[in-house]
Amino acid sequence: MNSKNLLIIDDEKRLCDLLARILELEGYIVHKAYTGKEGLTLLAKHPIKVVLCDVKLPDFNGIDLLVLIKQQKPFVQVIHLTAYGTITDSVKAIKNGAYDYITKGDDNDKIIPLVAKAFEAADKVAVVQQQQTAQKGFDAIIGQSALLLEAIAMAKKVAPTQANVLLLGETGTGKEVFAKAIHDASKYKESVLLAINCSAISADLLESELFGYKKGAFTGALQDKKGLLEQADGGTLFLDEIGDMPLHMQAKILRVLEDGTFIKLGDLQTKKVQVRLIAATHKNLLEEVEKGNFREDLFYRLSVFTLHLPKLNDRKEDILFLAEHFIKQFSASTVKMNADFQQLLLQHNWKGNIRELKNTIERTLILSTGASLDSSLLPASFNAASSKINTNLDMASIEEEHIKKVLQYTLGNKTETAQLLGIGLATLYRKMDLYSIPKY
Ligand SMILES: Nc1ncnc2c1ncn2[C@@H]1O[C@H](COP(=O)(O)OP(=O)(O)OP(=O)(O)O)[C@@H](O)[C@H]1O
Repeated sequence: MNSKNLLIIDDEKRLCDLLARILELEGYIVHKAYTGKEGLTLLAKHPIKVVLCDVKLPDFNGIDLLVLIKQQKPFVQVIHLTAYGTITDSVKAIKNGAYDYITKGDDNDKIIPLVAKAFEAADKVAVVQQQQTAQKGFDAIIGQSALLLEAIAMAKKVAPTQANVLLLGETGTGKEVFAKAIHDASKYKESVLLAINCSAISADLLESELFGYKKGAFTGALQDKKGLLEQADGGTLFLDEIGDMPLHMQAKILRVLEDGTFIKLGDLQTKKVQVRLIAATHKNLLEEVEKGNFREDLFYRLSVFTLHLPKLNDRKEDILFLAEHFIKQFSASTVKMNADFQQLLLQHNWKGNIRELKNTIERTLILSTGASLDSSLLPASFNAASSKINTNLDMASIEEEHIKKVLQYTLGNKTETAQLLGIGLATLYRKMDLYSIPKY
């Protein structure tokens, strides 16, 4: 519980080593990885609570990696390391559940308190999660709206059959939750459910992870490796973001769907498996077929049983149920939502769907000190007056968010803020007026 294990993932070895030294001097146990894949392996092995992660890695982009880290260990807090010019990515990452971001190079004096705060946040979340028994299967799907109940009813019908399933829905609508529920209610439940995100890793890695390889198939293939298809034999394989799978691999997946066979990389023999495939995408696959990015035959084969997961904006009646569910999940005590807080949740444009709601509640609980949640705990973008600008990732809203963040760091010191932003004090005041940022 009191582990001070921290992971740095950065392909710039020099920076990685330097940060590690600084943090080791503070008493942290630092693990270092130079690729996303190495990072995920270390995360599985050690009791890591905080990850400092570059947003641009050779094998991953930081935002996808963040999702995988949170999937593996939901309480882990991720701080993104950004270079100048990638702040947009970082703002997006925070919307997706990153704890915070720092700009590389000039923020070393900010990093130590930030890491300490991230450890506190990780502990707060981890304690609560340990106290809870995770709900399984369809019980984990919260909501009462007609649209959701219809999707659940359809999923319950298909679950016990052998049919492959295609889940369609925007990001964060619960495609993975549905895949798990279908698996848990199927005859495949005695075996494993394995998942891979086709857009999160490079094409080469995806191919070797899925199909496996024979020793000597390529440089670095030092021994035979079983792919996920073989490992999931008798169980379920969840192919997330199948719309991003390269065309040549789509042909191989079609074959698996047709007769359960595939060939490992570097092998001459065909292998046969019995795997139920559940695929998901946020893309319009028919459009992708028309653009030539997705095979028509695979599309028809996959769409035999299609489930559409509704957007959160189309089932607003579920918002407060879900919010209460996440409050219980993240907080040991009974915390109540004030009416103004509830109203802002209902008015918000939930582009990130349930994931965004879950992250919002988690952040709010970390910030809250009392027994009730009020609207001041929500980010400025929730305020009705500014929601129009801020729900978009336009330059003005990014600038506004960034100025507010730096002001928070400097505890409202305008001179220091202007220096950190590299602008004059008068310009800072003008921008604060423009964005109606209070001058304390
Ligand atoms: N109906 C629901 N009830 C409770 N929690 C949910 C529900 N739907 C989604 N969630 C939670 O929201 C988060 C996002 O869900 P999930 O990962 O399944 O979405 P997704 O559609 O697969 O997203 P992506 O396309 O980005 O991979 C998860 O933490 C999940 O536990």
